[in-house]
Amino acid sequence: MAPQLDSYFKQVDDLSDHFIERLRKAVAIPSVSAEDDRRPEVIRMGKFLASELKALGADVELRELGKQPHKEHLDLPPVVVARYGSDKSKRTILVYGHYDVQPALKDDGWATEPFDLTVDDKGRMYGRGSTDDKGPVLGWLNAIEAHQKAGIDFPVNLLMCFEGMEEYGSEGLDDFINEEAKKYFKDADAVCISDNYWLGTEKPCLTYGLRGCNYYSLEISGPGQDLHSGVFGGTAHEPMTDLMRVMSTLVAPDGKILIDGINELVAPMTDDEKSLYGDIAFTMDNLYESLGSTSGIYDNKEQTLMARWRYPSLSLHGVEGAFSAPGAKTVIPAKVIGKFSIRIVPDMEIEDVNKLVFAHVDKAFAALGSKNTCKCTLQHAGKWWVASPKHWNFTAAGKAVEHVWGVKPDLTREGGSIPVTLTFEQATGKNVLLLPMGSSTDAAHSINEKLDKRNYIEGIKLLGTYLHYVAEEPMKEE
Ligand SMILES: C[C@H](N)C(=O)N[C@@H](Cc1c[nH]cn1)C(=O)O
Ligand SMILES: [Zn+2]
Ligand SMILES: [Zn+2]
Repeated sequence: MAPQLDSYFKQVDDLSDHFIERLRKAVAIPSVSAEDDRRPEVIRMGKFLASELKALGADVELRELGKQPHKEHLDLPPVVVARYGSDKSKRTILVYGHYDVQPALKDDGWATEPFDLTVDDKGRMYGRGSTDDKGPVLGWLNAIEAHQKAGIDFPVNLLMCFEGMEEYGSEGLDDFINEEAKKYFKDADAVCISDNYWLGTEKPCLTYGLRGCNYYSLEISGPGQDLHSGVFGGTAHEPMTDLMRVMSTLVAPDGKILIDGINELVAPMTDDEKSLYGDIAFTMDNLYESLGSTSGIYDNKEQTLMARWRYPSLSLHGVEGAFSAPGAKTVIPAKVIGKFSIRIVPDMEIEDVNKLVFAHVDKAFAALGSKNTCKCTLQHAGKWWVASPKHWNFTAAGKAVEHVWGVKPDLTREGGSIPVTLTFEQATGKNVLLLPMGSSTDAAHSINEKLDKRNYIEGIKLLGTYLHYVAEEPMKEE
């Protein structure tokens, strides 16, 4: 395998400018799934991926998912499914990624145009979606192309599933995966997802767990329209005042969730689990570097990792309808919608969390004695996932990391959520591996999101090398 991999690596290096151009084209398509008026761009991005895949000789289909629930005027973006190779003597790996991105505006504080990939002198490639998840998705296409140009046999059959709604709760995808598990995906021997991040900037990892996410809207309304605060201030119950009060009852400044019963749903810590945290290559400086400040809640790595991986967290995200522009508008907003989410962990069930959240919000609002109305709803939800890393899929990935990066990877869990991971595992009955490309400083979801050129290029080598080791692993520990 070594000589083959050497020529594959050389080809990846030779094609690196071309691969960066491919990423530039992808980043230039503002495929923001959460913004209704960007939906045509999300669909355009799906078509771009499909045409790149076709040009590489893959069999590609765009599968429609119908209308978006609760927004029937919007078509859901298509799922791009593709097959590359159908040799019965080879293993088949199913890879998943997403081609939609989080919203981004230059005015949010970006140093560069978010949809214009900008490479600085340190090789940092800034752009929305660079690390989450366009770089990793293109990584699979680039691996195919480098094999072709190096004249090396592709080691496995590759099934691909790329969706366009991940950042909005993967609307419609669960049903699609369940439906296709025994059809389009039937040959899959294992699943690989590249859509999370290293813990630091130097040490690669393989990931076997994710938190889930319950995302809520909290709507408070009263007046028939926005009001002049000089004319009506002090005479009417104000929705923003109520909303701030209710939202402040959800979580304490030290991160403690204040909703009765939530913390009791969490699985107790075992001694075995406790012993895992000390060996992970992660320092408080790694945290401060990725935070961009020293405002961490805990002063030690163990508690920090536990807080990220195995305990729930509640974050307040924003308020729709509130005045947020620069200046000093003296308005009383008539309707405001607070957004918050809870990252859920073993053994928290989505429905149990909902019941506690709704009861808490009702009680907190009732205590205000306001004449406004309050409505709390679940916007979307995804379950947590924890799997066993003792499987040939992880063994192959571990060998590939050692080959490409020269170190054994850490085995990590992830604080973020990729809800379809569990769906793939349950629907196909196959092992799922998370194999990240980007690092902790990539600022996914934030301003100035980036992917380091080194992580992109070595990441392409890693994805290809993983497939070679997959082809060599004996079938065991299913
Ligand atoms: C880890 C992955 N790259 C990611 O960013 N997932 C999102 C998915 C999401 C969106 N709403 C709820 N979950 C995340 O963890 O926020
Ligand atoms: Zn994301
Ligand atoms: Zn992602």
